Amino acid sequence: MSTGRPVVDPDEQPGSWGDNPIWRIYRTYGRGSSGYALSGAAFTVVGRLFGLVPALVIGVTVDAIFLAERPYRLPFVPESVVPTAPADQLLFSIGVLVTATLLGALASWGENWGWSVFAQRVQRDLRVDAYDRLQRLDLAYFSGRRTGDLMSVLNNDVNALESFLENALGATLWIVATIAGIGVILVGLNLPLTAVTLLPVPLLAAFTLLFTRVIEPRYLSIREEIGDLNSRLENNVGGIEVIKTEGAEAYERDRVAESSTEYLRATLAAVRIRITYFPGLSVISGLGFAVTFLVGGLWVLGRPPLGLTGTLSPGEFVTFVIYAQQFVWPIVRLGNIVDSYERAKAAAGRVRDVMARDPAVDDAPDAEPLVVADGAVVFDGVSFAYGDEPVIRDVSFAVDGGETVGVVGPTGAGKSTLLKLLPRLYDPDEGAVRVDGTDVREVTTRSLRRSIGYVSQEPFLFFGSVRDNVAYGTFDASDEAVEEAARRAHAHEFVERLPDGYDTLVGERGVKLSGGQRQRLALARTMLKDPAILVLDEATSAVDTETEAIIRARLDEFAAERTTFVIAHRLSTVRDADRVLVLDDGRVVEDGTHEDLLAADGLYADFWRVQTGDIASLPPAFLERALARQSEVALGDADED
Ligand SMILES: Nc1ncnc2c1ncn2[C@@H]1O[C@H](COP(=O)(O)OP(=O)(O)OP(=O)(O)O)[C@@H](O)[C@H]1O
Repeated sequence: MSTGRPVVDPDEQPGSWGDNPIWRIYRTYGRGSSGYALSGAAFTVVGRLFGLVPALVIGVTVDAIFLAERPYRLPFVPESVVPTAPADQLLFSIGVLVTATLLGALASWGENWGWSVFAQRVQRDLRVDAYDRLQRLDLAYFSGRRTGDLMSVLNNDVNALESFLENALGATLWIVATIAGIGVILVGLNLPLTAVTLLPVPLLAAFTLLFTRVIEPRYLSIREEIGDLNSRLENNVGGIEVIKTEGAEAYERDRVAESSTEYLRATLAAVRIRITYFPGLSVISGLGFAVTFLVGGLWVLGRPPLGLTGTLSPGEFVTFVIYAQQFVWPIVRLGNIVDSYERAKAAAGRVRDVMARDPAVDDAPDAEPLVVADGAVVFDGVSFAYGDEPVIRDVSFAVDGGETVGVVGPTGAGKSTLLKLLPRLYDPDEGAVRVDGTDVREVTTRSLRRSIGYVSQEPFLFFGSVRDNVAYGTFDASDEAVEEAARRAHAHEFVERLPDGYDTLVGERGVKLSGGQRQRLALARTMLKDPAILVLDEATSAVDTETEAIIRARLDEFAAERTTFVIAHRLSTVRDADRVLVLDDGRVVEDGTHEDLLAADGLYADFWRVQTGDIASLPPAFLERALARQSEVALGDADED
């Protein structure tokens, strides 16, 4: 199946990502945009060469025009074009300076354009791919993680990488070009003095290495703290209603303050190191500059130190001093690059963690699309646990195509979990789930999920119109089909009364609708999808009994044509089912029609008595069993905390 993924190197399997995630990301996502990077690089070098011209021209001007120590000569400039009169030579120098400045400015434009487009494209491809991989991960991954943390990977971390790619690669080249260009010119002018000028470079490299070692863990903890803070903010905005109804504003303010303080602390720990590093660089390069000044100055005065011989003209000295000064900037920039590299590495590591994870539920390499003929469903010796404690224990049953099966049982018995195994939201630890005799793990998840309509108790609506939400998943549905599905789900009646009908915006997560209205839109969505197998997980629990009766009458028609599972607490919802499975503590304890189960006088019959108000005739053991069960559920919950 095509993932629509951009430029991925086939050798670049995420699991094989090495120690340097930035390099891997660059290789995987940068190749398709390397033309922009190359033009950025070319302009960087050209711009740098133009930047070196002024110091050279000034030195030559001093020696040739002001001191008349040597003839006016510039590299790459034929003698024939240089004027002979000193005043003309001065004008010529100024002309060269202005031209170099203008061309340098043009090159800088090209440099920034190339690198920016490159970085932005990498950022886009990386974000889309990271999102795509994230959404393919199994539900267990998401339940174990906080939304804000994942958002921070997709936003902050991807942005940190972009900023590194946009600035740092160009800057690195800029430094290399500067040092190489200056080095070549200086060596041509005076080799021994060049050695003196370059003296601080190894010292700076050692200092920088030390810095990276110390700062790395601190940047990592900053990225983690940002994730924490985002999670808290995201969670609070999502739960704003509870915060208000519980009057918990002060409590939440303190918790946000706590996370912000942790973030502040982590940031300051890194800032302390960073602000020591930069002045440290300046001191080393400043001292180096002073040494060059001292050695060169004495040399011009005719007293070269350190056993040096030969002469140094004042103009050459000026060129040296200016270039030595120009070393300071690349080196300060080097600091920035190293700093931004360390940040980007921490960010890339987090992006890689998401990308390198294999989904627990994935298509088998030879998976074929599922074609449902009959719609028969078999659970064969199925067991499943979210953690250590099994939630589904050795469940086996077979359902014929077209049957309607009620699934009931006490809260926490595992009803929802059992049916989430059917569309492979999770895979069983033992046993197999089969549709028309084929194990669901052998077919593509896309075809499987297209064949199964799953309506949950708390359906999610996306920000958008009623129409968009009903057509979600069946994106090419016509307006008529959307309306027809809404009629079948008994939603059309209320949608028509909304201010803009099917164009009404439902608000984020559907907050502008009631719980029952949201459920009806979710039902309509599933009816439009027209799946071969239907799972209704408390799908009508939020509507009143009268509305439920209307929906059921319409649903019966829909359900008659397909295999249907109905999870319900209200037993009236399932009494007409072909068959009812009673689940208790992860096991099917009863299986039969409503009448069979009443006659069996077991758990189902007890539930029925509770719901029909016949509590007096409940066996005394029922309440004891119920209490014991509930405390087990409570204990189970506490264990998970
Ligand atoms: N994502 C999850 N991660 C860990 N445990 C879970 C998860 N979802 C459910 N559980 C646990 O699995 C058990 C069964 O839950 P499930 O939702 O399947 O029960 P249920 O019978 O549908 O309950 P209810 O009738 O209350 O909806 C419960 O103990 C629950 O705490």
